[in-house]
Amino acid sequence: MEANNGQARPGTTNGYGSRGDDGVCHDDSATPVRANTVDELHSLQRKPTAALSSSQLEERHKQQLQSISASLASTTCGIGPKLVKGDPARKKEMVGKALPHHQHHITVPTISVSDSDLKFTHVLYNLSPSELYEHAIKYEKGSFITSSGALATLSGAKTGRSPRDKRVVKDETTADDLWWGKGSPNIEMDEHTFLINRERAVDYLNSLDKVFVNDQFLNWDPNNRIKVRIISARAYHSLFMHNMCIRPTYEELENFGEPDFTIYNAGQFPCNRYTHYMTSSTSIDISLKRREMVILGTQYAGEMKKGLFSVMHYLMPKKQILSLHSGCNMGRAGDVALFFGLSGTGKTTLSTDRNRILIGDDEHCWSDNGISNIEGGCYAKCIDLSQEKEPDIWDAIKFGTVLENVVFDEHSREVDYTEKSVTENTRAAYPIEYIANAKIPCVGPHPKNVILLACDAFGVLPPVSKLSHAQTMYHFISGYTALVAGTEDGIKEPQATFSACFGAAFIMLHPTRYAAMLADKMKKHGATGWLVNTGWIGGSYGVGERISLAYTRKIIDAIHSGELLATGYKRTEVFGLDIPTKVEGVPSELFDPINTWEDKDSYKLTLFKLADLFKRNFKVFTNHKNGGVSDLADEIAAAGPNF
Ligand SMILES: Nc1ncnc2c1ncn2[C@@H]1O[C@H](COP(=O)(O)OP(=O)(O)O)[C@@H](O)[C@H]1O
Ligand SMILES: C=C(OP(=O)(O)O)C(=O)O
Ligand SMILES: [Ca+2]
Ligand SMILES: [Mn+2]
Repeated sequence: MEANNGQARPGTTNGYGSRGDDGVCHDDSATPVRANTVDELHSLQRKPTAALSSSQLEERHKQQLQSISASLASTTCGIGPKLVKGDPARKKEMVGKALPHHQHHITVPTISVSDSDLKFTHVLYNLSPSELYEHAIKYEKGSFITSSGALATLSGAKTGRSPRDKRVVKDETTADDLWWGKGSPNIEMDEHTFLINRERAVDYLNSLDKVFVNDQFLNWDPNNRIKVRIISARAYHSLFMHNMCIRPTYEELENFGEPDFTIYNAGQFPCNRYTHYMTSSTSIDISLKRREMVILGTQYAGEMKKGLFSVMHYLMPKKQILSLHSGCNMGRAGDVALFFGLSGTGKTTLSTDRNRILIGDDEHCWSDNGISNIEGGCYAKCIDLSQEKEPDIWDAIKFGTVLENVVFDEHSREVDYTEKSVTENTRAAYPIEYIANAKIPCVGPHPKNVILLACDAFGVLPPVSKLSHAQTMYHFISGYTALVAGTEDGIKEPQATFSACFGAAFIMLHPTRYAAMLADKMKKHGATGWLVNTGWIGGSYGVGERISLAYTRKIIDAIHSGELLATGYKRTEVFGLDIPTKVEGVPSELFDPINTWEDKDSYKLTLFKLADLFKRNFKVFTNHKNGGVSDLADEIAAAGPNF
């Protein structure tokens, strides 16, 4: 209200607050927030999530804590640590302040000694991405929020898998069942040594004042779902597995019960080099009998993902379900394609396709019901990632996504995906629903096309070949590819390698066991096999160049559409591969590698060199009879290179 000549009269307001005789504004007109202190205001901000009444909730929490305590129990004394739920930092905030009436007074257990018998460990149970962001930003140096909202993290000294430090317990349950010896990824350990490392990991985790616990699932096929529990010491690990495993609903969590498999991730803590079987201060140990995995001396989150994959490679075949290191997508007409390949060959890139529905990017099961994704998320390489080349993966890098070892602008926090100064194996881990055309639940009918991806560093394999049934088995068992830089410790440039089933690092049984199941399923469901080279053309690595992704996508489109089944073929020398004469949008001269090599003699030499490598590698399989492929063995061996 206007006072005379615009001046507010004492004690009145002119819309800008009242002015006293001293002319100073004494604005107390707005109603104050309903809190008497700042602390009280803060306590109003977050309300309990309880969908249940407090007594039900308390009962459920108690059961969960008992189960988690049992998981963290040393095998020597059988009882587990004293646990309390919630963030220790928050407990300190709550103590001694006037609590709002609706909150019980929480007695904060004093964490006075590191002795795990006397102290409490705080359990941060299935936290949300927001809560995990806050823990990472607050406590984990090297954690930042990027301009697109993703959480950038560092995995420490290890930025790739450490296959040489992986151990599997050889005991009465695994001695005869698993693939051991030459070529096998399974390096043995005895149970006692497993327990020594388990004790070390459990002692480390129990010495902390908080641990993260994720109770989640693997395998979207409801009839063959596995319950997993991941106990870790880093918010980054908890968020990574939140994204990569299947996220339970509130009700599923309520009835979760006991896990089928448990991971103890004490990655920041080294193993004891004096311990038997150790090859470094890193050890990733799996006991199938105890259904436990221990991680010491590496913080690379991919170890958890791949460790669980190995477990599925053991559990699923026991149920006549074929576990596969493959991407998978489905056309609008319901045609399912599998993309097998070792790390960096293109499973994630090629299964993520704007014109198709994504079922999964890396790990699947093929059962009598069809295909199901094992995981709840995708783990994409993001070196040289661009919005133009891979728009869907680009768009998936947003709030909730974990970015491993990327480099970003210190001010704008914009990520430079070309940067390799930390590692070339930079990664993005995101929930599968971050991909617009993801199929939820991640299940589909039986595959129509089985595409084997080889990143050929020699540059002599055709960009695409249609395979006979026997050739499909031959190349599946051979698993030829080039390990690209960074994926595994010590790989600095593409290295020609043979990785059985396109994922030998993870399989538990002899490759011919998986090949026998694949042969059977492909025959039963009329699937066609293809070999696609996503590697070099026009010369080997260093001379030629990697085939453009655009051309590979055109080739894959032609496989999906059936165009490639209808086109003409010619057979190549040595490998005897059927190569198409044309594909829409791809220069025809590319299909026969000899056309793209300047020096034809050098091409022939290199072709024979690779063929010889194939022959030498396959020898280890021809004299292997169990696994049910013995009748196929001769036919398969004959499907390799002839020279
Ligand atoms: N012709 C190509 N086909 C597939 N991927 C390619 C091609 N050329 C380059 N790439 C790159 O190779 C990498 C493949 O990584 P990714 O799909 O994550 O492999 P995987 O899932 O098999 O580990 C991506 O960075 C992709 O951009
Ligand atoms: C993380 C991995 O998966 P990929 O590289 O196949 O995506 C890996 O193989 O280590
Ligand atoms: Ca991948
Ligand atoms: Mn993989």
